[in-house]
Amino acid sequence: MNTKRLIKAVAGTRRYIALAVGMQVLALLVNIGMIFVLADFVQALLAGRVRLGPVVLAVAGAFLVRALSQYVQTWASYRSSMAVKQRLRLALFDKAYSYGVAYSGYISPGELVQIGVEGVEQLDNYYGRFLPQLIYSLLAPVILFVALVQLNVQVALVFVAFIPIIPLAIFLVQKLAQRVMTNYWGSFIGLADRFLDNVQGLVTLKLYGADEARNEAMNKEAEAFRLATMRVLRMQLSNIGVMDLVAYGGAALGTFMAIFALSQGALSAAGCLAFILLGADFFLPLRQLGAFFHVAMNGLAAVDRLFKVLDRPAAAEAALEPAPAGLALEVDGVDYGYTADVPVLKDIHLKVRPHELVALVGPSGCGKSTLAGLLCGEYEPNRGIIRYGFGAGENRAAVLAKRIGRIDAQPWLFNESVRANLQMADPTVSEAKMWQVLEKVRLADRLRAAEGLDTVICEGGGNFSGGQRQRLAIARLLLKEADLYIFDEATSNVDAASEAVIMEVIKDLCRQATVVMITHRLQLTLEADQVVFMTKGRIEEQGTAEALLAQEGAFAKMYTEQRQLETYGSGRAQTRERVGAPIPPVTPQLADAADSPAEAWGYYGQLQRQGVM
Ligand SMILES: Nc1ncnc2c1ncn2[C@@H]1O[C@H](COP(=O)(O)OP(=O)(O)OP(=O)(O)O)[C@@H](O)[C@H]1O
Repeated sequence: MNTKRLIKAVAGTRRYIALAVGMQVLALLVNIGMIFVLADFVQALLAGRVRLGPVVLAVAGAFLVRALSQYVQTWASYRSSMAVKQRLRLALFDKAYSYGVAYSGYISPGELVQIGVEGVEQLDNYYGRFLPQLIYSLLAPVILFVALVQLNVQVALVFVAFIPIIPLAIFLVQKLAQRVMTNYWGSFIGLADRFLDNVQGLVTLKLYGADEARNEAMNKEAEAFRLATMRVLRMQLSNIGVMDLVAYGGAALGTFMAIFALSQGALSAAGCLAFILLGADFFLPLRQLGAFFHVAMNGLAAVDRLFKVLDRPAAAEAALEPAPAGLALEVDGVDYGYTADVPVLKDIHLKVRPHELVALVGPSGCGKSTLAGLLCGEYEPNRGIIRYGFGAGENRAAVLAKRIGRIDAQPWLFNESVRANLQMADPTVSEAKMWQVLEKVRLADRLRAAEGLDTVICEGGGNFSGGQRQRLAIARLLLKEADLYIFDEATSNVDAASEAVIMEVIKDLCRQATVVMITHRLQLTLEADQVVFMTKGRIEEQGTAEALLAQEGAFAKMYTEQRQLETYGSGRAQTRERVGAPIPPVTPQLADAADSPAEAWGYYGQLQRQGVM
């Protein structure tokens, strides 16, 4: 049960809760003392004796002690709820981090934000108010009973008899409330998820004129959330009414019994007054508990969700296996599907040597990005294994996050300075190193013309062009100094100049690391040491671009078709007659040496190996 788990979570904050309860008990004892003195004063007054001194002293003393106790109580409640909130938030984010880059597959970002912020905030009431009040409301009736039973047993028993009705009412409401609160939180998180999605896609919604329809749909969801909130409030208010009836009804009956005992001579006037004045204190702690309970229920429902997240299975924790000697990476018989019934990758075998540039290509949807995700540890193979040259490690997700650098077509730049964005990769990086990578991606001049490293990147990188954004993200990637870099369509949205810069960086990177490059631009595979051509989740062809083109299979066909389109698009109509044959980059050497495209490819390969091209 979550309540038990929550109480366990307060282990480190028990002293604050004990202090808060201790202060409440002290205030009660002082109150009892004051009322007894007051009752004696009235009794003496009735007997014609006036002794004002003790009364004034008792009232002043009680006032001071109660003020002090209230202050300490508030402080202790604050400290205990702060400590618990911090602990639960850390647990939640540790859980999310433990999934590494795959976290959103386990916890949606909307859920993480709602539970981590609003949900945990709600626990304030549970720890800061409800828990101390729960303990106090169990102690207070016992203390009062012990104090009042000496005056009259029957009347004291009447007060006590009413006490269990309030917790019973609370228990019944808890049963009822659970469903209402679960609905409330379900509706809240659903709305938050949708809101985040719509805000992120606002430009798209505007472009398609779909914002009004979305607005309507959100309004409907917001209305459902309002109704869920109203149900919660209705339940809370009606329950407070029931508890008031029991509390004040009990106090009234106790008072009636005390007066009756006085009339029968079974109770002194002072005793009767003490019963009347302290009667409310029998019920008020429980009544207060009931009021806190409703607010705490909100926190409990949030915590239900929090524990559900914390209980989600940990990311598969297989130790990293080292790749065989001489290999930077080995994918051995890997199968993968996002769902059990739809296989996406089938029997993938791949060997990559250190410092190799591997081009992963194939038609859209063939599984290239999925394979990249598997290499990064974003997903786990259903079958087979991936071995890394950087060997074994304790925490697979953490090792992979540290040793692999990945970039896709739309990397995220933060709305901060260029410096802050670059420092994300290495907080200790020197200015000189930052400028060095910026030079490498040809952004140094552009930034010097602005405010250098302090140039602020607007939201979504709006003050940079698409190619510049991509190059800036690549500069950040370079600072990461990983062992394996994955470029997933990193050049797909950029101009030719940026593409050339990025390719230069990639080739340069191969001196220090291994690079897997996913691309649709088959022309770029000419730069790769190994081309892996995939179709429908399988590796269909594998080898150098030159060898694959020479074998005139599926890769060569796709390459040729793409080149045709490119040359057609650039108006080079004269090359159209060469349709059907692979077209290597035209250079003076090739133009002179080759009579046919196939022959040109042979020469191209030779020249590349000799370092001429
Ligand atoms: N998160 C996901 N959940 C379920 N199916 C997915 C998911 N991501 C991709 N797929 C499916 O897996 C298959 C392979 O997708 P993947 O993105 O790996 O292909 P790709 O070769 O990278 O495609 P593209 O070149 O268009 O980016 C596709 O059929 C795709 O619909």
